[in-house]
Amino acid sequence: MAAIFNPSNNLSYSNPQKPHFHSLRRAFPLALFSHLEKPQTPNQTSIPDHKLVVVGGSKLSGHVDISGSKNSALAVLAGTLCCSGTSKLHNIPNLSDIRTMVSILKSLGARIEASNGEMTIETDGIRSVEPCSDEVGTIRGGFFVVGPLLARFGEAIVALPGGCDIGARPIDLYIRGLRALGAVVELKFIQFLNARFHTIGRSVDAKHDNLDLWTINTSSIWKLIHLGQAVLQWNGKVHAHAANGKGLIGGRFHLDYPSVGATETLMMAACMADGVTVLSNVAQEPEVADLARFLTDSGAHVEGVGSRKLIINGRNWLHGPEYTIIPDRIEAGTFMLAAAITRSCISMSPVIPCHLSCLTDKLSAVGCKISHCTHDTLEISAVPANIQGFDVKTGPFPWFPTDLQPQIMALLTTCNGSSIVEESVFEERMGHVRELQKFGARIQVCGSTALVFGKEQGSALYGSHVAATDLRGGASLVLAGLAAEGMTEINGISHVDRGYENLEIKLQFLGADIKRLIHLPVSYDKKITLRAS
Ligand SMILES: CC(=O)N[C@H]1[C@@H](OP(=O)(O)OP(=O)(O)OC[C@H]2O[C@@H](n3ccc(=O)[nH]c3=O)[C@H](O)[C@@H]2O)O[C@H](CO)[C@@H](O)[C@@H]1O
Ligand SMILES: C=C(OP(=O)(O)O)C(=O)O
Repeated sequence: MAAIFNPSNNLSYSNPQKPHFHSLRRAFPLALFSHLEKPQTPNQTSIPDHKLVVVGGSKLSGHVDISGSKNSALAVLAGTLCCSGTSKLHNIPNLSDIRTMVSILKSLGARIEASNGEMTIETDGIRSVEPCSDEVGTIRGGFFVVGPLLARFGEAIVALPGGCDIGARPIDLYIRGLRALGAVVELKFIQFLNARFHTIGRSVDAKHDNLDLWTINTSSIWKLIHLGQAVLQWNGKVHAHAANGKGLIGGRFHLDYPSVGATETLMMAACMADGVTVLSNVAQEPEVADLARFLTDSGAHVEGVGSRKLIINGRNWLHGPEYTIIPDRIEAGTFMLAAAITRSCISMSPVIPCHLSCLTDKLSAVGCKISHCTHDTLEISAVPANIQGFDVKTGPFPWFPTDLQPQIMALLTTCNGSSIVEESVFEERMGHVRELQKFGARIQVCGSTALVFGKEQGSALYGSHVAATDLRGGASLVLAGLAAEGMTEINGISHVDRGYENLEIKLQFLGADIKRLIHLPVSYDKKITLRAS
């Protein structure tokens, strides 16, 4: 399959018209909805990959411990680059994304020690402003280091980020925001063109290095690509330096969209810029506030935390503090939905209840009882067998979190009546639908909106062989497996391991019949055998 590259994809902010589905169930026949056609993406780290085997039907009960927030920890780890001395962090979750972030910081020269959720990070020995590209390219949070590196060292060279494959995920706001703080930022591509056949009169070298895609005008290359005879691959890197040759300067920047990562990156940069920075239309997610508190504890001056406007008085010196990461609201929400989908009663801690209001309001409205046993312990009792379906539209905090959309969709397949799930944050976060359909779920997708049919309309979950294609999509398959009749095998668990610490162990503890199997692909088996012989 040819990859057709549009250089504008990575820089332009796209805000396509989202379809409106008011009264959709009644107004449109089913035939108007199309299924997703997006091919499954391969596992990020698939050798060896693990699979989970779940036998559905068990009720859950008991208490589950919630880990530290993945997204907070990633941002705070990037934030330690702003700090001289040693930062001591508590409640760091043991996740593959965090291990990747640690490798990124180590590739810059940071000294890191970790054990049992505690981490010390010492950044005085940083000797590079270019983190390992392979690692940055696998997670979204790795790109956040561009802000602190630029602010502290006046220069940064950072590869384009990875993360879940859930849409375009451009970086235009980061780039424009850093420019507003006095940085010169360029996106450079090391480009590879792999032409497999040379049948249209002019051959193209199998590999071009350092080709500038912004000036490329080689029609034969594009023809090859369109004909499916060439594959264009590119490795993009952001090269940034302070325009005045010294450091960043305070400025004003309005984010067109309240991007979490762009807000965090610009906040870190502004904390060390010379003068005052005003960032407006910023993200209000709890993880952004957590990073702001970490920076404040390091000596930064950030006003407006939790609001749409941040006023940051830059300091040229921050010192590593001791800091505890907030609990992961997405993990807590996933366990609440695990209780709901199995019609069970469980408790969990620590949680910050106001971070979960949107989910608890929805679940309470359909008859689940949610109570706060203590200030940080929440109990959910989802015993009514018949939960009525409801509609969900994702949005930036305080709206419903996109990171719980796949999981709540799994629940809705087991409810009465039909429900509409509208994804408004990411353009292509419906990859789980095709897998949920393999359980027998009846879901129709049109663009970023899904119409989910409940039990009364023939939706019933039966154990199946499925594959996670992204982190939260993978979690939704685990939930469906818990509720399905019979056995489910979920492949692609490396996606889930990016964001859930010991998921199956925590579920086993609650009474679920779930186990992990290490799946060795044939080629891997062979390598082992060869080495052994
Ligand atoms: C590591 C991390 O913290 N990941 C979280 C972070 O991702 P991330 O920070 O990538 O998410 P953003 O808030 O930036 O993305 C939201 C929307 O903004 C768009 N956008 C973003 C940046 C930009 O420069 N231009 C632009 O148009 C994106 O395409 C997307 O449509 O917030 C998301 C939204 O809550 C969560 O789902 C992710 O779990
Ligand atoms: C989308 C997510 O993560 P990331 O931004 O790291 O891809 C997520 O945590 O659901």
